Amino acid sequence: MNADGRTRLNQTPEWTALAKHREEFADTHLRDLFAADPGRGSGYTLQVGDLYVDYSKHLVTDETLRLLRELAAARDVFGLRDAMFRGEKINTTENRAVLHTALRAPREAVIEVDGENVVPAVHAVLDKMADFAERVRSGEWTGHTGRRIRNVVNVGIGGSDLGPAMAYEVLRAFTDRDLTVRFVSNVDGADLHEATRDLDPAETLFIIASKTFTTIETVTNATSARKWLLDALDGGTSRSSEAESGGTAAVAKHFVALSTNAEKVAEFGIDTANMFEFWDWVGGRYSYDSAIGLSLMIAIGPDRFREMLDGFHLVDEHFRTAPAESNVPLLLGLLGIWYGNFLGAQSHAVLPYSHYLSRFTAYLQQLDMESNGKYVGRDGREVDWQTGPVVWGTPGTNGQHAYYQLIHQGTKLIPADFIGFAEPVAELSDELKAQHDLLMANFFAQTQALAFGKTPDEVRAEGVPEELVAHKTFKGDHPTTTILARELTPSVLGQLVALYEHKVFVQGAVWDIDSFDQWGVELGKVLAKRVEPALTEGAEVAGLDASTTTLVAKYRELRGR
Ligand SMILES: O=P(O)(O)OC[C@H]1O[C@](O)(CO)[C@@H](O)[C@@H]1O
Repeated sequence: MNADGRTRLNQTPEWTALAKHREEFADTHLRDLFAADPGRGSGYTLQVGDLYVDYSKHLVTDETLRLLRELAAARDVFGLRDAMFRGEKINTTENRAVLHTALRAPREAVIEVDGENVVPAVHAVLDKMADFAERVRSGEWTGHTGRRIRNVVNVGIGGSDLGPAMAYEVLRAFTDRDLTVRFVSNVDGADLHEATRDLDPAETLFIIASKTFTTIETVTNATSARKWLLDALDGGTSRSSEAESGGTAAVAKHFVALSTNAEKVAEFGIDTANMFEFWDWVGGRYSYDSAIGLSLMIAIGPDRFREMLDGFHLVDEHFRTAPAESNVPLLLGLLGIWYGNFLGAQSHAVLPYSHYLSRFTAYLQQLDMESNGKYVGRDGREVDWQTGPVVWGTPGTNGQHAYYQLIHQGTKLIPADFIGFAEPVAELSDELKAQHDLLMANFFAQTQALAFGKTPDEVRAEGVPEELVAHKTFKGDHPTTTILARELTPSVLGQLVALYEHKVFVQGAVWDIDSFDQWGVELGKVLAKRVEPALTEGAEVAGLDASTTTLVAKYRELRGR
């Protein structure tokens, strides 16, 4: 029994039924499943918005799916979903509502937190962002010296970086190509250096993105960016000092903030009139469709940003209303539970066949792993079942020439999502568009090879010498989901991200963990602050272990300190 009186997940009859089903299922190959059901290729598919989702190449039968849905029902996944959409405080360890869905709700929607409708505030910020974005795009907003803004540098980390950075890459073909947009996240000074070395400060706008405005990496980079700017624009006068820089005209024209913390923003010296607000009910990793998306909105324009929000909303509504049998986020979440909890998979690969999605998996890593990488349940007790997988992957064809060997012939079960598009991006030349069929031929061929492999007899029939037959045999039976859309648009991006957000939600709900806190990242932050004086001043730091003490001494020696 959980401390909250609920039956432990792995003691429920639904869990036991799945474990038993798994035993019966042990020797079934994907080849058998397709042989037994000629309609599987079209039958095991769902459509949500523009996304065609093929789950036929999964190690599941109708019975498996029924049992998984029963598990979800027993854990009241839809009950928690409804509580989330209603604005209840389902992030219990932080006592917060979880309302990223309100960020893309239509103007007329009513969603209350503590009795207050939050939708008008969401749209007020979107309107303010749109106004600002248009002024930057049109050249009406100028820098301190009157020059047009040509460079936008977003300074943030984690959820305040990965979302806009990913989406900017995804939607590059929709961006204003005359604007340079860059993202700085790493506290390694090299990041800011490389992002700014060829930029003219007079034409550069810094967007300081931090929910808390206390994140050390972001505040450090923002402080250095301010110095870089003021040194150039003010000729390095004393106005660039911490005390006097607040409120300078140059900062006002070159720095804006995206945050929930007006006090800290003002303390940094940014006029709060140039702050774009969001709220504590938006988790960092769920925030790029909030003010955190300002850099993206400047790049693609407010209309396309709104198209993206509509895409999110479409999938929100699907998740909220579709029955369990056709609910795509529920299905994807449950498939992950089948592999992670019953078939021993430790990781999940996301393999986009689109160059533009090159940062998509990095974004999903935070979304999934910061949400569900937890061993403590909602009731405060340690769970004794597997939770979130390691999420990894890069664009598909590159991966084929790197790590696909292990997926095909290694010893690990790695379920994978293949994401592809029927149309190449419109602005490509005809010659480059012609390459698209080859890209997609790889896309389809890989999931086929992973599922069905190649038997020893098929290898022999090709005349392969006997001593190489085993090496050239592919067992197959590797599960994949195929997600196919006609083209990559802002709306489709919103649909994809919402799909994964809700998939992660489903899994956290079944595993009985709070997917919306992130206590696990706190320890490292605290320790870094403690260790720093040891590096800089050689200060004695209490509580350092023997290994770290030696490493710090070595570091100081190498730096000649
Ligand atoms: O936006 P902030 O407050 O600077 O936080 C950045 C990131 O830091 C974390 O708290 C931890 O990495 C993330 O959850 C968050 O996205």
